[in-house]
Amino acid sequence: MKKVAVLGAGSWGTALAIVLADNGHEVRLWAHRKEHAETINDTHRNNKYLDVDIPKEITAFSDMHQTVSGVDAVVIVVPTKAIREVCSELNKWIDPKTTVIHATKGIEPVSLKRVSQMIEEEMDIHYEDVVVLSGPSHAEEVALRHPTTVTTSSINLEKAKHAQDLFSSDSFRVYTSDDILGIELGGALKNIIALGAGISDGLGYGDNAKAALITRGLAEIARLGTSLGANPLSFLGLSGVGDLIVTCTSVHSRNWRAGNLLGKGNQLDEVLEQMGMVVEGVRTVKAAHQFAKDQNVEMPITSGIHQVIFENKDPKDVVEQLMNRGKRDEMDDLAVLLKERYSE
Ligand SMILES: NC(=O)C1=CN([C@@H]2O[C@H](COP(=O)(O)OP(=O)(O)OC[C@H]3O[C@@H](n4cnc5c(N)ncnc54)[C@H](O)[C@@H]3O)[C@@H](O)[C@H]2O)C=CC1
Ligand SMILES: O=C(CO)COP(=O)(O)O
Repeated sequence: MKKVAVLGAGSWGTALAIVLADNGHEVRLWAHRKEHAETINDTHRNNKYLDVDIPKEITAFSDMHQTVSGVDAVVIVVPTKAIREVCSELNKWIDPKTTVIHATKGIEPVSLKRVSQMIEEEMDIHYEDVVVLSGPSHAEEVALRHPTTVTTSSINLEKAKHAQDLFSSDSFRVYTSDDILGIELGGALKNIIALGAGISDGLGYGDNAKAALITRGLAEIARLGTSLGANPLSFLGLSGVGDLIVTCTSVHSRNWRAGNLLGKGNQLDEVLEQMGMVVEGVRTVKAAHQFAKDQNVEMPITSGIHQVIFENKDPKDVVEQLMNRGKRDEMDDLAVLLKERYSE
């Protein structure tokens, strides 16, 4: 039994805290508002974020020092835009030996940093030692103990294995990987495609369109990812195609739901207000659009979603534009990247 701190009492932080508590660990769940922590301790519920009873083994805190003192591992699960603020506070109190895991899916606009890079910048920790946990895993199903698979990834595989040991259970199967670049990019970029899948469904298009978005979305994610040095095989794994499938097809997905409302003609501001939970794809599409330009990589779906969200383009016109792009061979993407890598 270990002591583990989970920073972020939203839906994913709460679900991960439940997995850890079920495994017998002592879990401290940090909420950034004192009243939120008090409500969780008083009611053992977190109704705004997740409709589930919270085990008594989970105690909520709002004081960072108390939360992390003496813990073996810290799991950071706040939205990307809060990562720097939370990590700079965490850095004041954390013991350097503590394993640092994050489960946040995003890329910072402008700096184009991934979450592990932001953690390194805000804390006294080497990038090689940061672990990401990612994969097809909606909080709503994890909290019900439905079978779920994820990957923990770090350049330091011992750290990834430590995270694997903490989280693995009968209903939560954890694989490891040393390609943190590919695992983080897959988890962050699929949110953009999920927005697109929601927009498509909101416009009234069917399964053919959604399958096209998933498949061609995977191609452009892999194109950008490999241009940055990721292993192309990571995009065929849980944090690639796995997370694309779940986020593009599940009613639980915040990104799909936001896209769906946009496709039905709602304005971005009202959609985000209505959601009340983080929709990471909105900020990530900004970052990916910039990344594609900088890397000189074609990302037509990402560009189309950027046009709908930030350039006020009609989604139907964007679909027409995507359908009428220049003719090309299908196999000039992931298959070629894999062939190049494994042909020798
Ligand atoms: N919800 C899910 O099923 C999954 C979510 N994720 C990822 O986990 C991350 C967190 O997402 P959710 O838990 O869904 O979000 P959420 O919207 O349910 O909760 C976000 C939490 O962060 C807190 N927060 C907001 N701003 C903050 C700040 N400045 N400082 C500290 N805390 C702050 C909120 O109070 C709330 O407790 C995201 O990157 C998301 O993509 C990953 C896998 C599954
Ligand atoms: O990453 C997720 C599932 O793996 C959660 O996606 P949403 O934020 O779209 O709900």
